Amino acid sequence: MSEEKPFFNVSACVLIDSEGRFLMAQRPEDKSWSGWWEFPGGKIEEGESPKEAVIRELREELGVELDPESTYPWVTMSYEYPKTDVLLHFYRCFKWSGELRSLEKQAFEWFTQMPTDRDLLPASVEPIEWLSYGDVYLISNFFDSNEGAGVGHGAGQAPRETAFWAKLTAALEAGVRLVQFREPAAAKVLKTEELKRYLDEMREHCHRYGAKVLVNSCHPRAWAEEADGLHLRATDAIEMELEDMPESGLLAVSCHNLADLLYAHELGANFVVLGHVLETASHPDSEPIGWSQFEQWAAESAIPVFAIGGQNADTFREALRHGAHGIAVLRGEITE
Ligand SMILES: Nc1nc2c([nH]c(=O)n2[C@H]2C[C@H](O)[C@@H](COP(=O)(O)OP(=O)(O)OP(=O)(O)O)O2)c(=O)[nH]1
Repeated sequence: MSEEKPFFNVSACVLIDSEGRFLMAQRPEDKSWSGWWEFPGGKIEEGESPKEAVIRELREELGVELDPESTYPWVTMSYEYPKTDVLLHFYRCFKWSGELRSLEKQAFEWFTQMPTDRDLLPASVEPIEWLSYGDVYLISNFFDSNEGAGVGHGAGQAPRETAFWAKLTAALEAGVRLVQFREPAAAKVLKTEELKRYLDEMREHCHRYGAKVLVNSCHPRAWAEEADGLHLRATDAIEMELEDMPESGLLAVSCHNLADLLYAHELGANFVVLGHVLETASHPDSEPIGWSQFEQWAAESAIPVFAIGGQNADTFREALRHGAHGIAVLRGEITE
């Protein structure tokens, strides 16, 4: 007869400072997994919301008061340990008051990337990878991306001479770390080798900044394998079998509804793009889902969700408030 494992409902917080560093703490001696590093937080108490719990835990453990307005729901995921099951509600907080203090005699430290020299609680590893994605996913727009609209700007120009190149450079300088190559209109009229040159130059440019390039599934699959990952259109994801999935690299999926989102999880996606949330020039005839619907579906996701559709620097905070990891941007401007 199998014994039921204890279940813990837990809230944890990623404090992010003005330099973009994140805080981790070492579990104190009197707790399970003592000595292992985690995001500060703890068990949700009876009658408490996950957000109330995270605010209380950081007050108790580190002596800081999180600003509720700047404490955003991020990803909620379950994790099965050999002896316990946990449901982890992760938050990201960008503003708090008070000096960090070690109220449980725990060590804590700021990091900029995966701390490979520490023992990390297994369920903390993926969230650190998600942080490396950055919060803007830039989508290429060398040519007019409206399918059927022909190839307007960009045609006949070298990649570096295009308006998109300048936008890409500004985004990379501003810290964007994920870029998608997606040129459906050009794919129909340009010679394959000609279009590939745009991808190759873009990839080289992105790599200089440590940014990754995913290739949309409207392009040859070999391109994605050469790059850093594959971005599946929703229609391509539906037709995809598990055995056809790439063995390495990042996998992202465009989702328009909850079924798409859940299937993306089945396929093992690293993140999804959900929308379109607001009116957008690329889908003038279809109804946007709006923030409330976005939030409901995003809350079902155990991986990061980027909001897409009418997104720009002005909608960024709104997106975070509704549970987005960040925004996906095609025409919008990114200034920071
Ligand atoms: N705080 C936190 N807990 C995590 C993370 N990842 C992860 O698997 N957990 C697990 C470890 C524990 O089983 C559980 C958190 O419980 P806890 O023991 O820290 O809870 P608590 O602070 O309320 O402490 P107590 O009830 O034992 O006094 O969640 C994480 O990043 N942060």
